[in-house]
Parts: sequence; structure tokens; C-alpha cells
Amino acid sequence: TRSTRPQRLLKVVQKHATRGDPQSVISAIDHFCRRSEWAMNIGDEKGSILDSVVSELNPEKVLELGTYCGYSTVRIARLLPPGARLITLEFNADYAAIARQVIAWVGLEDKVQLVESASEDWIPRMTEHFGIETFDFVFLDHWKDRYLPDTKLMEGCGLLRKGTVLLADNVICPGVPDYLEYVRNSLSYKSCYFKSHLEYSKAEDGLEKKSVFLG
Ligand SMILES: O=C(NCCNC(=O)c1cc(-c2ccc(F)cc2)cc(O)c1O)c1cc(O)ncn1
Ligand SMILES: [Mg+2]
Repeated sequence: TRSTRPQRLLKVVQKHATRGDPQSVISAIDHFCRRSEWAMNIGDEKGSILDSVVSELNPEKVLELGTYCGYSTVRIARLLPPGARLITLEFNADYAAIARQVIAWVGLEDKVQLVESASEDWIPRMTEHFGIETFDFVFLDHWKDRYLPDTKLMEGCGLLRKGTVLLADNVICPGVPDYLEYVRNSLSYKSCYFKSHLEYSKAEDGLEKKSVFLG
């Protein structure tokens, strides 16, 4: 049977990227998705904004919701200081299987832990299973109707502290209106919108960055 898109992405990485070299994985995927086949990676334009937010924050404990093939996982993990940890949740078993191989290809397994699960099932288990009290940085890129409920769930589980930064992909396309309404109106400060474009496309999209202020 025909291969899946994630399988084709993995083959591009194994053929054109250098083991242990995250930048070559990022470039190989972006080139393929721009020239051959669109895929829902954050991409190079929004990815550069993600890089600048991560570099400025220098987080020790990172949570990513929605791994897909691991493109943003690699983008984030390559910038983390030694000892920092990234936990990434992916519900879809096929995506998770590919992402594990991409993460292994760049040799970032010691920084990254991929959990194959629905986000709502594992957010409440972060403390008892991983010993993580609070996260410094959360990247939201999973199902768009899960951004708001999972943010409230993280708040309820005490996983967000004063100063935790939440960065959300796709706030315009496909869009997350309920989440945007919540983060822009809640008693927090410094919620800002980074206008950009949908990955590998001219359509508008953007990232919303919010610093948590437990008022
Ligand atoms: O689809 C699952 N996750 C991907 C979430 N991400 C997206 O849906 C997504 C979509 C788009 C997008 C934009 C325009 C368009 F025309 C089509 C798609 C872009 C993005 O940047 C995304 O991030 C999924 C499956 C599953 O079985 N279980 C849990 N999650
Ligand atoms: Mg996305």
C-alpha cells in the first residue's frame, strides 16, 4: 500500500539529513514540504519565531502538545541547555512512531521524552510520573479544540507558574478562537501575537505568546 506522508518525511530525513545534525533535519523537511508535499510542520518562518522565544527563555522544563513528525520537537530540543528536558505528547500512534525515529536520528533522545497519549490523559500525570512540578515553556500545536481545555487542565494541575510562557501555533489558520479569547482577556499580562504565514504557504497565520500571571 501507498506510504503515508509521515513515512515519506522520515525517508527524506534519512536520505538527506546528517545523523546528529538537527539543522540538516530541519532543512531537509522544509525543502521537501516546500518543493514536494505540504505537511503540517510549523515550518521555517514560524519556526524562526519559535527559536527566538525558546532562546530568549532558555527553559529547563518544556512541554510540547502535538508532536506530529517531531519537526518542532527537534527545533526546540536543539536549543535547550544541557540537563533541560522536553516532554512531547502525541495521540496518533503513526505520528509518534515516525517522530521517535526522527528524534533518534538527530540523537536528542536524552533530552526528549515522547509520550503516546491523548493530552488530557497525561497532563494530570506529569508530576507523579516525571517528577515535574511546573513547566517553564509550553508549545501548543495539537488539535485546535484542545488548546483551551488543556490550558485550563494545566492550570488546574498546578503545572503553570508565574512566568511560564505558553506559545500557540495556528491561532489564525486553522484558528483557535476560544483559546485566543481566553488568553487575551484573562487576568494575565503580556499576551502578544506574532503575525506570520501558514507553513509553506502565503496564507496568514500566527503564534500567540502568553506569559502566565497567576492573578
Ligand atoms: O491531527 C492531529 N494533530 C495535528 C494538530 N495540528 C493540526 O491539525 C494542524 C493543521 C494545520 C492545517 C492548516 C491548514 C490546512 F488547510 C490544513 C491543516 C496546520 C498546522 O500547523 C497544524 O498544527 C491529531 C490527530 C490525531 O489522531 N490525534 C491528535 N491530533
Ligand atoms: Mg501547527
